[in-house]
Amino acid sequence: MKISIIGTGYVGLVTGTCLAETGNDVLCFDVDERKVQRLLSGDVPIYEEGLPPLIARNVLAARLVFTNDISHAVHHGELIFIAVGTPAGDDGRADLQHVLAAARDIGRYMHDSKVVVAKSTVPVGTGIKLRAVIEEELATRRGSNLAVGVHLSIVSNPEFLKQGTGIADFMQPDRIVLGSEPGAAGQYARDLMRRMYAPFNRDHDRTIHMSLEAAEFTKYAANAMLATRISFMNELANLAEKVGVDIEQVRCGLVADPRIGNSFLQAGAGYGGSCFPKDLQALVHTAAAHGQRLHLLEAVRVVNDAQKLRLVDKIVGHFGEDLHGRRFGIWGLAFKPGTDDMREAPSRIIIQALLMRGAEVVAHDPVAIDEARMALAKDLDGHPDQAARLSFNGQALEAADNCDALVILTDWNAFKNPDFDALKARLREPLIFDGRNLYDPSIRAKGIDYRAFGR
Ligand SMILES: NC(=O)c1ccc[n+]([C@@H]2O[C@H](COP(=O)([O-])OP(=O)(O)OC[C@H]3O[C@@H](n4cnc5c(N)ncnc54)[C@H](O)[C@@H]3O)[C@@H](O)[C@H]2O)c1
Ligand SMILES: O=c1ccn([C@@H]2O[C@H](COP(=O)(O)OP(=O)(O)O[C@H]3O[C@H](CO)[C@@H](O)[C@H](O)[C@H]3O)[C@@H](O)[C@H]2O)c(=O)[nH]1
Repeated sequence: MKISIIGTGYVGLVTGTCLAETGNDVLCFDVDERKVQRLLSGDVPIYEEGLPPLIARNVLAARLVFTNDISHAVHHGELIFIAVGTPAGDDGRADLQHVLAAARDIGRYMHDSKVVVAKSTVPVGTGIKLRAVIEEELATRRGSNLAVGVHLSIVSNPEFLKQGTGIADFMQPDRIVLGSEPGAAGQYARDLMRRMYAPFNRDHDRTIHMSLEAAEFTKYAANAMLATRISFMNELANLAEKVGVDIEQVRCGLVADPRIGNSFLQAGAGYGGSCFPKDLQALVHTAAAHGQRLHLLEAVRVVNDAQKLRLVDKIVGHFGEDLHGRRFGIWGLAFKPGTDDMREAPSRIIIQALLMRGAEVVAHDPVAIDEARMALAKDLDGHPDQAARLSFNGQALEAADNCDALVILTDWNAFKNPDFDALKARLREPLIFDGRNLYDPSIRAKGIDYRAFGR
């Protein structure tokens, strides 16, 4: 099938590549010309595990093509996916400017029938807005007869992939949520989407059909539920610590109940990333616009904001408020393993809090150092004294050299089984603050002062 993707970020690039991999003829467009140039020259602008070879294979097979020509992209696809960003606006609402700009471009250049699929996470009612914007553009061209016989269908097909495991999540989806319009437009779109998703549904059909609005809502509901589980567990971990209970033992006891399940109950330094924080805010904003408060989700956010600083509280509890002359090694900068994404990464808040108190910080991450350097340069703009006390080291053990403590902020596999003797030899004090609960507390028997969450 001929498919166009508008937006080649994490979602657009993974979606386009995986759809090319399943035999479609995919054309990807982005407004960021430098990004398109990098893709055309064989470079992959984001770090997503397994993505570069998959892109290379499909580019070689001419099933995956990149363009900075929007009219070409709109002409190409019978299905056009919108996968552009929907960041939080100043008041927390989802900023739809990129999604609506993409819709306007589609209306401006389409001259045959199209199914337009919203992959971006968008609030209830956006599908209707997309239709209105595209029709408005089409109407302005009616005079020139360009739009005669053109049919339009809008679909909401939210994406549930997680960064770091994006390819596997896309290729083996738990479910495919498909919101469509009533009537013939909806039927046409459902048939096309069924054909496109056939390779993903071979053993059983994972598609869940619903209204456009229900699909839009389902995406926010899923992220809100997952974020709630994390904040729930973080609050319990804080209590467990006070009453002398190991939260990991409690977690094992909890997850054995199939009604609870075993995912997204890992306590730590809080959730980050480009989705949970902004999507919770957007849902709270939608509720407010309808005169309702989402007390539970507001609390989820409050707990998470506080959780990012809990590790700093622990460090200050040990060394005191003034950290001048103290040096900390950081393992892990990305908001989660498997990605170089620094959006809303807890490491940014924690590093700034340490620098603000006078500490020196040596930061390490297996892949995110370049992104972290840029993100923290922005965060520390106007604080050259603090920026001067931050450095990066590509070697994990070297980052711990001569440090008063090691601070772990991302659960990369490479950090899970270190040589504790070598680490002890490098550190000024054998002290680890673990923001991801990576180790068994029995490492204390090796003479390591191990501080984790709820253990
Ligand atoms: N990152 C994830 O894990 C994830 C997962 C599921 C859903 N989502 C949702 O998918 C959407 C995209 O997220 P992302 O992380 O891929 O964003 P991203 O910021 O990585 O990429 C967005 C891309 O869209 C491009 N863009 C912006 N306006 C454009 C326009 N008018 N035309 C063409 N390109 C344009 C940008 O240049 C950028 O390359 C968001 O709504 C997000 O909430 C993200
Ligand atoms: O038990 C857990 C699980 C995750 N996290 C943290 O939560 C954040 C988000 O992690 P994850 O959900 O794995 O990554 P994302 O790529 O942000 O994926 C989420 O957001 C995407 C964008 O909407 C959705 O598509 C995914 O389904 C949803 O999991 C990270 O900071 C993790 O460290 C925890 O603290 N504890």
